[in-house]
Amino acid sequence: MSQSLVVTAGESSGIGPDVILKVAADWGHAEEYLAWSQVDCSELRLGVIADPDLLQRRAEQLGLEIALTQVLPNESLPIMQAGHLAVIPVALAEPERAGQLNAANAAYVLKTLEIAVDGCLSGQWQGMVTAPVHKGVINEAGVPFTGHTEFLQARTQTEQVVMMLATEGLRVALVTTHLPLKEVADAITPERIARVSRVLYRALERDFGLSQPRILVCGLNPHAGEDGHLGREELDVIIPTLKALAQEGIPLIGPLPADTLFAQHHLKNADAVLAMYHDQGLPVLKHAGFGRAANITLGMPIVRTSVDHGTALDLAGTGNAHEGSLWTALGYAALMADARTR
Ligand SMILES: NC(=O)c1ccc[n+]([C@@H]2O[C@H](COP(=O)([O-])OP(=O)(O)OC[C@H]3O[C@@H](n4cnc5c(N)ncnc54)[C@H](O)[C@@H]3O)[C@@H](O)[C@H]2O)c1
Ligand SMILES: N[C@H](C(=O)O)[C@H](O)COP(=O)(O)O
Repeated sequence: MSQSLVVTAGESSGIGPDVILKVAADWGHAEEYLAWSQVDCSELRLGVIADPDLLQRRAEQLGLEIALTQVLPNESLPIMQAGHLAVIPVALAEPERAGQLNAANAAYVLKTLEIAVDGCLSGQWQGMVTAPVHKGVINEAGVPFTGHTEFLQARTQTEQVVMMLATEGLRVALVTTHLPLKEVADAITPERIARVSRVLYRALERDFGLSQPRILVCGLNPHAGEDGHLGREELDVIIPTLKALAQEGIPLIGPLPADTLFAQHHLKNADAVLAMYHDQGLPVLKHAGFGRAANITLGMPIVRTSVDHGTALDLAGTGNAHEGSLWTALGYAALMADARTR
């Protein structure tokens, strides 16, 4: 079946528009870049939710010739072709300047996300791919915002979503996401670990076609607590929860000391790692595959993937932003959309 995917262009002063335009310019190589995902690129329908004037200005800045066609949300998206881009238009409040944040445009960024979620929920599109937003500037505009993951959870009314980043040979999911470090230990509850583990296990089966996925679980404390001498969360919370999960048919492996869990002899037998917090898991993943990884929100009724990088304001409009992660995110979105419609 031919899939329709939408890409949100993210923070207007960041590199989201740049990487989208670069992918459009290079679409002639899509089959090569997406070969790993087995996506049929000749059938893929793609649209970008953004201000068309912003894309036009950034294309000129980058010296790219991209023909932009406006499409309304209820119209079908064209099959993607090199040098062309279908745009579902949303107007900026003020013209952007590459590299310079402007809180006046925060509502625009959120509007692009709302349109994407609603179109995916209605079945108009089979998945959404997000370019990076700037969490800080959205908060400065007066809207509490910790990330796409939490925003999408609320908008889709999903009880538990899971952030998982994936690159070749490694998938890392998180028990907690965008939390200050000092709040992490209290958030590692049996209920949260159990909910996240169930979502992760089922998503690996449903969206990635893995039967009985093997998931390694990190401890929270150094050396997984050293039998309680370096913290008790493993003994009091994590181990009993993993035992209960095994009883319900979700066997996970751990908790293992996070420093050595990521050694190859462990990873070669694993389908995914479950880390307790953001900077326990993601630095390893980004070290292994920054620029070739995607961020995937599991557990929602819609497919959502994202680039693995942020707004990189220093690179916006320079032509130096690498678009590799957007290719990866597109590949995962198409692959998951396929798995769900098969
Ligand atoms: N998916 C998302 O929406 C997302 C993801 C990560 C960070 N962010 C947000 O982005 C903002 C900036 O975050 P940050 O500075 O921690 O991370 P960043 O990814 O924007 O930048 C980190 C470093 O990587 C470089 N870099 C990033 N993307 C690149 C690319 N495509 N090609 C080449 N180099 C690249 C940057 O120049 C910088 O040196 C923050 O507000 C953060 O919350 C958003
Ligand atoms: N934690 C993500 C990362 O480091 O790549 C990033 O902040 C984006 O998260 P959202 O998809 O929730 O915006």
